[in-house]
Amino acid sequence: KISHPTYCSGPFDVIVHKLSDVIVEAEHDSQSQHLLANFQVNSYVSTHPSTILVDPLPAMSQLLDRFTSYRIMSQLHKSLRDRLICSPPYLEIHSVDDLSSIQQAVITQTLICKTRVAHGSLSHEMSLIFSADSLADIHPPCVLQSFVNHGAVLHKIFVVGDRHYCVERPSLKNFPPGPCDRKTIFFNSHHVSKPECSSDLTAMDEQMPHLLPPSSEAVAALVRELRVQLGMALFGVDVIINIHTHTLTVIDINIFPGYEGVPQFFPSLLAYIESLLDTNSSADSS
Ligand SMILES: Nc1ncnc2c1ncn2[C@@H]1O[C@H](COP(=O)(O)OP(=O)(O)OP(=O)(O)O)[C@@H](O)[C@H]1O
Ligand SMILES: [Mg+2]
Repeated sequence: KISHPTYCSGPFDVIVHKLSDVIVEAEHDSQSQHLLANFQVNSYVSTHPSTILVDPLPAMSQLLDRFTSYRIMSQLHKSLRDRLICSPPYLEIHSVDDLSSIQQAVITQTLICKTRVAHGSLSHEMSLIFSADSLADIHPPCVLQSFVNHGAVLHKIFVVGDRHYCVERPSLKNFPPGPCDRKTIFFNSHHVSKPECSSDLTAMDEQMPHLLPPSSEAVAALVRELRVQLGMALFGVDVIINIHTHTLTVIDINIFPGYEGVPQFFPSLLAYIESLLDTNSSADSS
C-alpha cells in the first residue's frame, strides 16, 4: 500500500519521507522541532516494527552536516582500496578561532568554502578562496576543501536502492594552480551546476579535451560502498574527474532530491519499494 501519511493513518508497509527540510529547520524552529519529536517519539515505525522506513532519520542527518558526510567521504579511498577514487583534502572550520591556527602554508592551492549545513537555501552559498588574506571572507562553521581542476564537467550520481543513474552537468571552470592575489569569488552552487545553467564561472577560458566519464565499474563500487557506509538507499553523489591525475574525485554527497527534481526516477523508486515489500512478505511467510 503506497499512500500519503497526512491523509491516511495506515496501515503502512513502507514509509518514504522527505523530512530533510524539517530536520534542518528544527535547529531554530519550534514547530519543526515539535513535528520531528512527534515523528520520532510517537513513531508509527516504533510501534509497527514490520514497517520499513526509507531512510532512517539518523542516517539522513549525516548528509545534512558536511562535517559528518565529508569524514565519510574522506575514508572512501581507504575502504575501496582504489587509488583512482578519492575525495579532496579538507579542513573543518568550527569557529573564527580555528582560522588563526591555519598557517599561510595551508594556502598552497585554491580552496572552496562550503557551509557546514548541507541542506536548505543558505547551504548553496559558497566561495573560492585564493589566498590566506581572503580567509577573512569566510563565515564558520564551514569546510575548506581543496579545489580540483576538472574541466567544468560534473557527474551527478543518483542512487535509488540497487540502481543508480549518472547525469552530466555544467561545473566550475579550471583555475590556475597555486595561491594568487585574486579576490574571493562568491557564488551560489545552484547557479553553476543545474542543467542548462550558464555562468562566467563555468565557461572554460581555454579549449579542454573532453575527459572520459568515470568508469561504470568504479561508480558501481563507489555506490555500493557508500550505501553500506551511510546505511541509506536514496542519496546523490557529486563526482568530478581530476584533469591531471584522471582520478574519480567525490566532492559532495547529497540528500536525494524531491519528486519535482527528478520525476524520471519515480518508476525506479516504486520498483525499489516493491522489492522491499517482496522481501518483507517472504520474511513473514518463512
Ligand atoms: N572540491 C571541488 N573542486 C572543484 N569544484 C568543486 C569542488 N567542490 C564543489 N565544486 C563545484 O561547486 C559546485 C557545488 O558544490 P557542491 O555539490 O558541494 O554544492 P551543493 O550546494 O551541495 O550543490 P548540489 O545541491 O547541486 O549538490 C559543484 O557542482 C562543482 O561545480
Ligand atoms: Mg552537492
